[in-house]
Amino acid sequence: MTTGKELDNLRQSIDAIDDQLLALLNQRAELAIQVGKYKSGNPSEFYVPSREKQIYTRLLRENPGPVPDEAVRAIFREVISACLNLEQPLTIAYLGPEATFTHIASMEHFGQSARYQPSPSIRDVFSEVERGRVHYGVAPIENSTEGVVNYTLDCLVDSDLSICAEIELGITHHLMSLSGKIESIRRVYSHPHAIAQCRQWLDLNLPEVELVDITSTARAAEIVSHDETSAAICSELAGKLYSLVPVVRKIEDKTNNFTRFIVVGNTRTKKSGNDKTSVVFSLSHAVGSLYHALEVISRFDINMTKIESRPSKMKAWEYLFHIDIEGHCDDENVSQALDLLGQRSLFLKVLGSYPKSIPSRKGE
Ligand SMILES: C=C(O[C@@H]1C=C(C(=O)O)C=C[C@H]1O)C(=O)O
Repeated sequence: MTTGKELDNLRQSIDAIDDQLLALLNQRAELAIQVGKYKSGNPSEFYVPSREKQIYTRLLRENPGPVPDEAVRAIFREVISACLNLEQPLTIAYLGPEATFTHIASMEHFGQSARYQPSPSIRDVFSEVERGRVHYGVAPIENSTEGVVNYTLDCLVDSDLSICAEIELGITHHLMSLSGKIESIRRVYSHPHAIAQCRQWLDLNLPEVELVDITSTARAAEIVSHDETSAAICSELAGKLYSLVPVVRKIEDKTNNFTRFIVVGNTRTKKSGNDKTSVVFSLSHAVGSLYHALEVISRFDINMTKIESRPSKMKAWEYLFHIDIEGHCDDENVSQALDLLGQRSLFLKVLGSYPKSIPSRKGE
């Protein structure tokens, strides 16, 4: 048993360490301000995802514990966010409204010191950045259960913005309502992707209930906050914002449910040493054209992590192929592969090279 005196001593030691931490944090902030002075003054140069990725990778590799990796990451997210804010306060548009998973992902990536602005649609997220009203935009691109978010792929093709970073968030859905009672539920509101991710649970537990598609999980929570007979499938954050309580927690069919989000901006991200590149291309309707295109990827010993096709929208039955490959477009093999792929394609556009995400479970 620790005596009162020993307890006092332990707390005094903690106070002394906190003083050191505070002094070190301020020293770090001073250095970040100095680094900021070396940047050209263009606001879009202040946030450097490649450098941030290197910092996290090193700290997580060196972490001796007992502080868990997830906590180290959360603490340094806020340290970096505060330092970056002293160089240049960042403004971020995200697919809103407030408390969507995109909002959670944005805060997880940019921390509490950035300023956030909800946008009503993915197109608006892009146009806010294009018009220079915000520095960066965040939009969902792919869910591990439901597949790609087509609209984001289409916006990337049309826009001059680049993918600067990706964010990967563990997603958990809760059934939430005003009363928390399952027997009073007549309707369930949510985003179609969220409903699809909970389909088996809904079929089994609420087979008679009407399912209503809504533009976002957060908007579903808002609607339900005015209706005693309905429930929303949403995040805990969205439910709390609208005073809902959980009816049943964690109702998604697959426990390993992740969503990837992209950060779009006017800058190209430098190499971090552990990167991915997203590319879109189109091909002629000739025998073996896709085969010959993809042969290039394997010839340069590159791992492809995703392939997706989308209608070109220019002509019926013509397609755009979206691929993600490992490596940065400044890597020798990736750059040569993209040159050759370009020669074999009708059209090719590099959507961005960016550090591979470190998955987070903050959306759970
Ligand atoms: C300090 C810098 O600027 C920003 C802040 C960082 C930090 O606080 O460590 C890291 C990268 C940048 O987003 C830098 O570029 O090194």
